[in-house]
Amino acid sequence: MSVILKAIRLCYDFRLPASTRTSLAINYYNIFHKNISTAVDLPQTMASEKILPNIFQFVDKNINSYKSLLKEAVAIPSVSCDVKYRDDCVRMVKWMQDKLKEVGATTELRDVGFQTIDGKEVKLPPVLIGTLGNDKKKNTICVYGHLDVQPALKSDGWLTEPFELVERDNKLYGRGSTDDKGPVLGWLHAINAYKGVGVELPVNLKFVFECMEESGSEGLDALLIEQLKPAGFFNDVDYVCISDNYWLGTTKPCITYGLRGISYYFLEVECAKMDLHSGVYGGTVHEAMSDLIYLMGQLVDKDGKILITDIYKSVAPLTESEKSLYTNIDFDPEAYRKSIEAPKLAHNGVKEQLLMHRWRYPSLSLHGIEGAAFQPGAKTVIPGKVIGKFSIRLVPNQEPEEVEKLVFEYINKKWAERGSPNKMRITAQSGRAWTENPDHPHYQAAARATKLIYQTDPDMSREGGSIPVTITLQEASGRNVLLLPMGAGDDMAHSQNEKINVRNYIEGIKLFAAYLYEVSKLPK
Ligand SMILES: NCC(=O)N[C@@H](Cc1c[nH]cn1)C(=O)O
Ligand SMILES: [Zn+2]
Ligand SMILES: [Zn+2]
Repeated sequence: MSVILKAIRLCYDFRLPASTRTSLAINYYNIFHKNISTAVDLPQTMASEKILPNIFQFVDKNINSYKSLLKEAVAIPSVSCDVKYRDDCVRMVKWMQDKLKEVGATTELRDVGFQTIDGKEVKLPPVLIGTLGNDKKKNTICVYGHLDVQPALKSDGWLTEPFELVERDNKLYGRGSTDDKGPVLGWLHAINAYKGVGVELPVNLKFVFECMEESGSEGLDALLIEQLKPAGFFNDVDYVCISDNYWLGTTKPCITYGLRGISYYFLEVECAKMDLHSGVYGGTVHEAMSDLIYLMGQLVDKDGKILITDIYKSVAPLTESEKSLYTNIDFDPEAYRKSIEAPKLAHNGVKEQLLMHRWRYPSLSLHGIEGAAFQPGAKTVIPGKVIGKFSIRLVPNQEPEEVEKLVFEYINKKWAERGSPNKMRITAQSGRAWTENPDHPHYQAAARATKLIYQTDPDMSREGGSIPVTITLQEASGRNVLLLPMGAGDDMAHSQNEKINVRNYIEGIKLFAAYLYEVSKLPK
C-alpha cells in the first residue's frame, strides 16, 4: 500500500503527466475500494469500482474545455461592490443559469429586492436556484457558491488584464479564478464528467449561486429563511457543501469546519459640502480627513490588539485540548511570510499563535478611505467628506449586535474626546462566525475523497475569512455543512494577480466528483 502511495506522491514531485497520475490513482482506487458496499443502489452502466477512475480519465481529457469555460466566466467583470458593474453581475448569473440548464438542472432566478446606496435604491442581482435530480433513494447535497468578485484594475499592479484569464507557469491568472468562479465551475464539470462517462449522478443536487457575497450577501438570508425554507427547498437536503476557501498552504489539502464572521463599518466625517482648495481654506476649517485619521488611529495598536473596550470579553477561553489542535496542523509560517514578502509576521511568527489569531481571535483591519485623493500626483485638496472603512473578523461567541454596540460606543466616546464640530456617522453590516462538527460522517466522506485525489489525509482546518451565508444554510437546512476548498493558500484571492493552479482546478474537479460519490454512500 505504502509503495503505491509513495509512487503517486513521487509523480507529483516529478510533475509526471496527468495520464500517469490517473492510472496510478486508478490502481490505488481499485485496491482500496474493491469491497465497498453502497448504501444506495447506484443506477449505473458500469461496476462501481470503475466509475471514479473513468471519470478521472474523462476529466484529464477535457482540461482545455475547463480552461475555456473559466476564461469565459472570468471575462465577465461581476464586481458586486460597484454598481457600475451591476449589469455584469446579472449577466454572470444568467450565464451560469444557462450552464446549469445544459447539465439538465431545473433553474430559477429569484428576485431579492433592492439595496440602498447613497440614498438611492439599486436593484440587487438575482439569486440562481437550481435542482438536479429528485430520486428519493439518493442523498441530496445543497451546493452554494458565488459568482461575484472583488474589484480589480491592471493599474493596481496586475501583470496582465485581471478579467482575462491568462495561463503562466501552470497557473491560471484572473479575477475570480479561485474566488469563486473556478470552484463553482468545478461542480459543473464534475456533473458533466458523470454524464460524459455515461453514469447517472449518484446524488441529487440543489444549487444556491449568488452574486453579492463579496458585499455581504445582501438579500440572500431573507430569500433562504423567508421564502425557500417555508417553500420546502431544504426539506430533502441531507448535506451542504461550499467550495469558497483555500488550503492553508500550497501542498496539503484541507477540509474546513469554521469561519470567522465579519462586522464591516463605514465611518463618515463631513466638514464641508464640497472639496476645498487647501491654499484657500487650509487653516480655516476643521478638516474631515484629520478627524477620520484620528478615529481610525484609535482602533488597533501596532501589534494588532484591538483597542475597542470589552471587545475580547465574549471570546471563548482557550482550552488545553484546543491548543494541541494547532500544533498538529501542517502550516509553515516562513513559507507563508515569504509568499507575501512581508518583513516580519505578527506574534513573532509562532505557528500556533498565527493560526489562533487567524481562526479563533478577532482581528481588526483598516481597508481604505473613500473621498481621499488616492490617485498619484500632488493634489492639494481638502476633501469635504471622507468615509473610512474598517472591519472586525468575528469569532464564535461574538454576537454581531453586541460587537456593533461596543464599536459605536467607543467611536462616539473618542469623537466626544476629539471635540470636532464636524458631522460624524457610523454604520455597520455584520455576519456571525460559523463552526461545524468535523467528526461527522460527512467530513469523513470528504476526507476519503480528498485522500483518493491527493493521496494524503487532509488537515481539518478553520479559516479566517467569512462566508456570511454559511451559518444561514446550516440553520435553514439543519444539516451538516462542509467547506471543501479547491485552491491553494497562495492563490491571492482579493489581491493583485489572483490565480488558481491548473493542478488545483483539474484535481479539484475530480475531488468534487469523488466527493459526490462518497456522499452517495452515506446513510440517508
Ligand atoms: N471567499 C470568501 C470571501 O472572500 N468572503 C468575503 C466576504 C465579505 C466581504 N465583505 C463582507 N463579507 C471576505 O472578505 O471574507
Ligand atoms: Zn469567495
Ligand atoms: Zn472573496
